[in-house]
Amino acid sequence: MLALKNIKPSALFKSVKPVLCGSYLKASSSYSLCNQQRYFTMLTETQSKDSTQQMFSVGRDNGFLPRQDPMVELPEEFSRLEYLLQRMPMQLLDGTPGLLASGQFGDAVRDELPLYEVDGITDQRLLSALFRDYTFAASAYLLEPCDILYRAKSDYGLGRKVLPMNIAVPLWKVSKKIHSQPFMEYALSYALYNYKKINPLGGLTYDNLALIRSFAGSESEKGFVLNHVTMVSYSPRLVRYTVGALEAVEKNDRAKFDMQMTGLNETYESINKEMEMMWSRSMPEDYIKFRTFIMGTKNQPMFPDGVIYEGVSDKPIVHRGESGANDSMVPLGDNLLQITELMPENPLTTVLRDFRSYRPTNHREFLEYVQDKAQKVGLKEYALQDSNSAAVYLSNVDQIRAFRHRHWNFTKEYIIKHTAHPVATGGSPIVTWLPNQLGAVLDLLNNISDQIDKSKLTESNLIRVEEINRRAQAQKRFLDREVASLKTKFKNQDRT
Ligand code: HEM
Repeated sequence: MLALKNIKPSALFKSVKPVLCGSYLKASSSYSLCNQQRYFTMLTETQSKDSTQQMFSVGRDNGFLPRQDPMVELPEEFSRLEYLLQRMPMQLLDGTPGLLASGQFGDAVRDELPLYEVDGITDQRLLSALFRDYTFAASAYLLEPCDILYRAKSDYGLGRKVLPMNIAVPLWKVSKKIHSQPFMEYALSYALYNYKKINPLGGLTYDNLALIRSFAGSESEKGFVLNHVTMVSYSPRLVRYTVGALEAVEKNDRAKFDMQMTGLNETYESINKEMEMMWSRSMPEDYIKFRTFIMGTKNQPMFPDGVIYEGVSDKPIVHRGESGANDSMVPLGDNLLQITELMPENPLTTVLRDFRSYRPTNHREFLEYVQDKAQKVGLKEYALQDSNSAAVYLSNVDQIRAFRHRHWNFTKEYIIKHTAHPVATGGSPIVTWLPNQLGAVLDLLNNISDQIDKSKLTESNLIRVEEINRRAQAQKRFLDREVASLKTKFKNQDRT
């Protein structure tokens, strides 16, 4: 069972009565959430011994994290792959340079890595570890020349065009088995399946975590990756409050609705506080040194013709790179609070939807379930019918703003200050895409604040609403000016 921070014993789920369609069905280790046509089965236990089911299944105890802690080392039969990956990072654990430092990883792949057979594997924990490890090998192999050139000339040049069959074939097969795209991904590879607990009985706190795989092997890469994990360690609470809020609207239970939304707000506050730790755990000037390896092959100048997966197909393919955009916590808030449907219809929003397909299938299904259900029960409308519920709803939207605002600051400090490359790792245009969503959230805050009848607010809610409104207006003015100025420096910012 995962150790969770500050979780109050939840009466929420226990109080849910099993009702047929329209609400929740209770099974022994899972709940089936039902929305007329759409069902979602959520875990009530992490089933920490069962390796027959997929590792990423949304649950009330594990949230968006895997059900079981990731497998750290591959079994003996894959020892050559394990050995290769242990020698891969620029800097090894003992401080000596690894294969990527001297640009020898590609040769080592060709000389040392057998074409492993994976057809008979059904153990999901092993499949997830193999997926993580083959995607690390694939990205290191494809992007190694870009890294070498970037270190010398601050130019990425071109990546390798062909992924050799000793990586491509098993990667392809494993990805089919776990229903993912055959490329490095946020949850399944780089971030959420890449942590190990130093003390296995301890919690998911930063001091108790280490990385399994890395490209740079630096403290900053560790801090970057593990800060995502510590933030996602709060996701069980997000999942619980989300389900509770939807149920409260459906039952027209306003007291419960306000309670769930308050819990949700506090949880997003904790997540945002944890996010702030990034500044001290990962140095802005170091990000560019490992970022090369998490770039994708879609909408990236390094792969103008895509990549051929040798032994799989002669047709080149492209994939978006690893990105926090594939994390599920903010999309959850977007869908629950019905922000997603208010995003402007433009090519940038199309990219947002595309990002939402790069995640574990079960996460995607849960997000889609929440989006449908929130629309069906009219969560936003329900919140706005009561001024004080509206204030709590507004506070939650403001937490999504706080995330996106801090995140935009990260992007300026960790990326834009250090490189003129116009595209982010996921393939989105660097100075327009994030502001597209931040701008939409700021507009929504201003719009909702105007609709709230202030005379009916409690004193503290009045202060809260006015503060949120003032800040949103100021940030929107500033953001518009900032993006207009940045667009003069970065070209092709409408290309997606
Ligand atoms: C140094 C820290 C970070 C930097 C430089 C950074 C950079 C970026 C960039 C450039 C994008 C644009 C998408 C793309 O990759 O093409 C993005 C998207 C995103 N990242 Fe990060 N990121 C950082 C930390 C985080 C953290 C800690 C999270 C937490 C889960 C996160 C979650 C997200 C989300 C949710 C999006 C989509 C944004 C939206 O929907 O508006 N990022 N990130």
